[in-house]
Amino acid sequence: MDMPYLPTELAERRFLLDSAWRHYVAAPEFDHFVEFVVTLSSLTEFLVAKHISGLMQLAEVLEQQALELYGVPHPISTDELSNLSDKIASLDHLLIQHVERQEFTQERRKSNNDQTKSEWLGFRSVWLLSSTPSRWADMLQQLGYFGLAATAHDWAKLPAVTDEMPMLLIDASAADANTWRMKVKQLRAGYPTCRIVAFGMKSDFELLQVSLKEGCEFCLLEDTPVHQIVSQLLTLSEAVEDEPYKVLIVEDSKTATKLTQQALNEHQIVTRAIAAPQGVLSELAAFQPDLILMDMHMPGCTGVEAARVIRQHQQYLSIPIVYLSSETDVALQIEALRIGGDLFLTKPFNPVFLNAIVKSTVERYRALRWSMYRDSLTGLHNHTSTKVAIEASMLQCKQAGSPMSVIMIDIDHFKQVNDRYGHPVGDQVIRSLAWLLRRRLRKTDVVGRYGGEEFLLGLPGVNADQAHQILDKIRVDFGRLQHPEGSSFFHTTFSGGIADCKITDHIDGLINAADAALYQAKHAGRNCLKIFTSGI
Ligand SMILES: Nc1nc2c(ncn2[C@@H]2O[C@H](COP(=O)(O)OP(=O)(O)OP(=O)(O)O)[C@@H](O)[C@H]2O)c(=O)[nH]1
Repeated sequence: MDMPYLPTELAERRFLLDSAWRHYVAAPEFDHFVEFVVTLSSLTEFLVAKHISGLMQLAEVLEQQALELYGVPHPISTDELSNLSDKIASLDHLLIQHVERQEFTQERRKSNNDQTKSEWLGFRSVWLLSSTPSRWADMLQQLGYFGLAATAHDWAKLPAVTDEMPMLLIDASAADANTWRMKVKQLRAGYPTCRIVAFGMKSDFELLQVSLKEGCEFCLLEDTPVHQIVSQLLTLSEAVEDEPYKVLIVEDSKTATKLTQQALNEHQIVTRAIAAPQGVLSELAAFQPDLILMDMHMPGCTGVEAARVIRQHQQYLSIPIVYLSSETDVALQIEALRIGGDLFLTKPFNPVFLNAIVKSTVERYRALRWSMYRDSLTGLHNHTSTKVAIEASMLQCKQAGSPMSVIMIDIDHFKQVNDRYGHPVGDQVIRSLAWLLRRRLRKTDVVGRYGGEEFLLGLPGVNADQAHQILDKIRVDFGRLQHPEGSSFFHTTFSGGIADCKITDHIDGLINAADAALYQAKHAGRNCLKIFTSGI
């Protein structure tokens, strides 16, 4: 469901855009222009979803320009036509280059028998551009430690990108607005498809505005600690595997549902639809959407009534609900607003507008959820959200009749790590285990920080013996990791307890079982895994 993209997918979208534009140029009618805008918007969404930031910015600018021509008479003027044609041609050229580079990278990884996830297409090298690179030696070392090849470069002597595209990390400390603008602009022009992140940035409105406008994907402010910069980059490096947006459609009309699904699916938004609002609670639990699109009028229940029922559940208090209403629904709209309703979309809706509303609302919701449900040190699920995510996964496995395992992991003798090397080094060890678990487990696995140096995992589709095999490899590799400490390094290990979900349906019972097995593993000398058996 959340597969990263293949170069062919992008190539196909490029082809569709090119065809849609040719179609409009050959027969410049409004309907063909709408087709072109929808194709362009879909391409932009794709670039956004896959974090292809330079191209994404170009496509966004083009999309804006095209949307402005929505209301004018068609055909558009010859000036506008040739201006758009030029922009499309240069975007097309860059898209072709990008696809070729991705294909090359993929082939090379295949022929090198690369052991990392074959579909992984995020950046693996980081170029630091700073006038004081020695200040950041530590940061580069840490990035390297997490498997990212990080090297310092001179602004004036940047190498050409050969195969894999680096992420450009640019130091904004001591930058004055004008020089900085030029530097960012030049960099963006020279590396149109690379991701650019600035750090050391003053909290200055103009400087931030200029940086974002000229091509930085985002800016880290000057007081951001190194470990946070590192974890931001680590997060970014795997961002191509972000979960797609999920929308639940509650709508009784089959035609309306089909149209909505079509519009959203074209933009990589995953949808699920139900015709009767009475089934919404079980769908919410199983599907875990980011947003609900709710029809106003349905048999036996209005959209507002259904929303009220949903809001009685703590876990769904913040999920955005967008109502699909008609112009005449004023009374219902006011009622919806009174219960803290979210947004209204008036039917018939423009597909580009629907997609933009859904996307921006989900983004805001995800950002809010991130801070509520994530652990700030590791970026993993926090205590509460780990349990919620595992419970949701258990429900899905139960419905599908597939196995699942829950695992509790605890770093061995962690108190000694803190006592010997200090708390910040201890934190770094926690982060490295978090990172390793995230890199090595599947996207569908739940990885959470349950407490201080304790992690709770949920592995759907995997029984206890299989979980043992998977985790044991990670255990061995974790023991081999070198944790930097001054000019030297040290090793540490973890123990784990595994509980098979077949023993009970209750999350607390499973956690207790995994905990009991963990206790056994500690008792058996640590650095090992034990499976819960009723004898424990
Ligand atoms: N650096 C750091 N330490 C933490 C954090 N949370 C908890 N700790 C420390 O983790 C240590 C846990 O120690 P214990 O539970 O006694 O166990 P242990 O030393 O890991 O030994 P065993 O689990 O028996 O192998 C305590 O010293 C806590 O202070 C954190 O976020 N960062």
